[in-house]
Amino acid sequence: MYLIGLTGGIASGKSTVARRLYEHGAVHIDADQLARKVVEPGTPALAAIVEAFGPGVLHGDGSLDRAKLGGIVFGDAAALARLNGIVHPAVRELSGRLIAKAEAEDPEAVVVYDVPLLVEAQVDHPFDLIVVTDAPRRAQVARLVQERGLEPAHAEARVDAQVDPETRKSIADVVIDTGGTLAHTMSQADALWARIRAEQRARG
Ligand SMILES: CC(C)(COP(=O)(O)OP(=O)(O)OC[C@H]1O[C@@H](n2cnc3c(N)ncnc32)[C@H](O)[C@@H]1O)[C@@H](O)C(=O)NCCC(=O)NCCS
Ligand SMILES: Nc1ncnc2c1ncn2[C@@H]1O[C@H](COP(=O)(O)OP(=O)(O)OP(=O)(O)O)[C@@H](O)[C@H]1O
Repeated sequence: MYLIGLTGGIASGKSTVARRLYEHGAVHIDADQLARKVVEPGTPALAAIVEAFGPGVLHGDGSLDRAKLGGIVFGDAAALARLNGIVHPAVRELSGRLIAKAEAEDPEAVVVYDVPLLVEAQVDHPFDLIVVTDAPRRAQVARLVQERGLEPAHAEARVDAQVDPETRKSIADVVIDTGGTLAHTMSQADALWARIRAEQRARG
């Protein structure tokens, strides 16, 4: 297996790069999706969230009201840390199992673990390569406002809830510049795929 840790700020283009690598043949594991799965109704993590934040964070049907919880935690560092302390261990455990499963199914698999908070959540899977997508802050905010309909202040709060780009880039083996055109992002992703394949061949 060849394990890539893919990270980057919110709306920096991680999913866009992950999708391209998937089209080339990589197995894609998405931490955001796992973070949703581990808080589905009936899970221990959801029970712990209700314990911490009260039943007001649930919809009438018992599922998590993500917008409501997001409104509480983004902008309140202590509340966010508390939420992270509940969700991150569950995501770590599930991602570890899925990576092991991918390797068992195909020892030659290229696995892309797409994890927005690789730095913040101290993810310590044994990555062969850490890839960071990097776009200017104004591009991140503009995408959140234009494409996802966030209020500008909320978009800024989400960007600010994450580690600064310099710290993120300091752990990168490869930085993909996602501040330009989509075509420029794609060609960097294609070059990355070619590099990984070459490394795999060299390893034998
Ligand atoms: C607060 C929640 C309910 C808001 O849900 P919502 O659907 O509005 O946003 P979503 O989960 O799609 O996240 C969107 C983006 O926000 C950023 N973000 C999410 N959680 C965090 C966090 N704990 N710290 C900093 N940024 C975060 C990431 O860039 C993420 O890609 C949700 O983000 C959450 O449960 N967060 C804690 C778990 C977590 O860390 N998830 C991220 C992947 S492990
Ligand atoms: N040069 C570029 N590279 C990547 N994405 C771009 C670029 N220009 C514009 N975009 C757009 O920006 C958005 C980036 O969204 P994407 O879901 O890939 O980011 P993300 O980092 O995975 O976000 P999140 O952290 O919220 O999951 C997409 O709608 C994409 O089309």
